[in-house]
Amino acid sequence: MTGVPGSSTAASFTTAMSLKKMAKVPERFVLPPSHRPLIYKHLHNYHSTTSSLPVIDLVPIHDPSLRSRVIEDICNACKEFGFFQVINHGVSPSLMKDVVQACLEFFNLPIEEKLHLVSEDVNKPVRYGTSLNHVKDTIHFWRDFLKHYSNPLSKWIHSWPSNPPSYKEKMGYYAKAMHLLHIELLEAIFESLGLDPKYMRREIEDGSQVMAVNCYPACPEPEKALGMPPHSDYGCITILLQTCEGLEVKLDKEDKWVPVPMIEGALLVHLGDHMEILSNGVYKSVVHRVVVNAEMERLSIASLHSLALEKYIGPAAELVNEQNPKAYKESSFKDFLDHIGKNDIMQQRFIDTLKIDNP
Ligand SMILES: O=C(O)CCC(=O)C(=O)O
Ligand SMILES: [Fe+2]
Repeated sequence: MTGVPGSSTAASFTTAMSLKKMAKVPERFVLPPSHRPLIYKHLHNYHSTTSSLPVIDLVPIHDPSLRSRVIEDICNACKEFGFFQVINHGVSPSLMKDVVQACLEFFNLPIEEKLHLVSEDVNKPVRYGTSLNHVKDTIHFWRDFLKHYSNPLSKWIHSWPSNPPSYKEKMGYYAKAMHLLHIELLEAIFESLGLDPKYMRREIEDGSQVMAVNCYPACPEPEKALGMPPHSDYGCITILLQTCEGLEVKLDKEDKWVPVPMIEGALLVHLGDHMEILSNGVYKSVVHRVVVNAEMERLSIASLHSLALEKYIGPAAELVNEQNPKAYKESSFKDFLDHIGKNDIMQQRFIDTLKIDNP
């Protein structure tokens, strides 16, 4: 193993800035041909492919006479895609702009300032990883990231980066806004499953929130590398902000990758493995990946919401019956962290280890 984070010196790390100047992708990022992304923009049907992804306006959800229509749209989006975008979600555009700015300032700091946060320990409450970081000695991905625990804020905010000086304040407001929005979205998703909207309310309020901030530098040969490999998120839902296109979702029915269009001000909602388990498979977690581009740096801020670390989640009793026997074993966020600590995420999704074979 070379370049193990923590044992490396500053000189052995590549910054986003120096990656930008490269004419070719270094060998360690080059994917085997079967794993390389198709750059859909070259295809004539690019627009028709992307426009089929659902966009949900959240304004009518607060109107009792219109709410059921939105719930139905959410139900269809969850069943068909495990993914949707939301607009008019109530999070202020200036807050979104400010948090993106603070994150960009963090990634643009000199590498020495970020190195003390580097770790491969997935249990660390704050972790920075660079593009030289590797997944189990296999393939490198074209991104830097910063991850930290965010709920409850009072417990974690002190451990977040102190540079740039505005980071804690801006990210603090944003993380709080995501926590509130996720409760509102879960209420709607539970309602769409026929469950009480307040289902597991206490556990959800006390749940775990991880912010994953991803920075993908412009890449000289985007067709040879990926920013993030195919995966599903482990929690109940993820709310994601993107600064430009790059995310692709996998449509199981057609076995193809669909680029998620950039809608100014929208937030993206992914169903995670815990929602697949809780719904007893009525909804599926969405498999997604990130492609990179040659023109510009991309930033995404993912707010990942699950139950607390040690709490177990299983199929809702209301959704298990003779026709729909229990299809998943109970599991916790901690089980997931143990799984990714020991396995190559490219090889097996955590959810696959939890399925029960019913005759
Ligand atoms: O950058 C993106 O659009 C996706 C990020 C993501 O999938 C994740 O952080 O789990
Ligand atoms: Fe993800």
